Amino acid sequence: ACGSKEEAAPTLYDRLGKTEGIARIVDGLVANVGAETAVPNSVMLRSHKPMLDAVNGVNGQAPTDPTRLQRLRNNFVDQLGEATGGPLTYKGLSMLAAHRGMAVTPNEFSVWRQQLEGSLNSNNVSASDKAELYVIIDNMHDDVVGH
Ligand code: HEM
Repeated sequence: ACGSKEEAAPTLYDRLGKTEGIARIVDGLVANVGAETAVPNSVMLRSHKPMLDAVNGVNGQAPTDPTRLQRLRNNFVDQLGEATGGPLTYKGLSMLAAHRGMAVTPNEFSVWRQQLEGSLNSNNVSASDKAELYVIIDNMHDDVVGH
């Protein structure tokens, strides 16, 4: 019936393809960030090096924290799944705590956001859904940058 829960307008979470769609977007972002950290003069290598070293190991040493990237990825899926109106629950650190000590610069944020844009485009997210997601993302800018 009109107004029943079944007929409620789809949330951004629904339109992004629910958990599966959000996971694809996050996996694309992770892949794009990983690729960017491998180019000469990478902008994001500086901030990501501690995590990459922990996951990959340094100088042939065993990784010290092999699942660290996987945990970040899963937390990011939960964070977006919650922030877009879905049933997921973010259990990670606050954005301020997660990025404290990294001194992320505005340019690093901008390049990170371009990697997200690439993933949203490869996943055929519409312009209006992208705009809605960027409101959520850009609201976190001041907690991520400059600490
Ligand atoms: C609004 C934009 C961003 C969001 C929503 C976001 C989200 C997250 C989340 C959910 C975590 C994991 C927290 C946890 O596991 O408790 C995290 C950690 C991290 N983020 Fe971001 N992030 C953003 C921007 C950036 C930028 C711009 C950079 C650097 C260029 C960055 C680099 C990192 C790194 C290196 C970690 C820590 C990984 C580790 O040491 O385990 N993030 N971020």
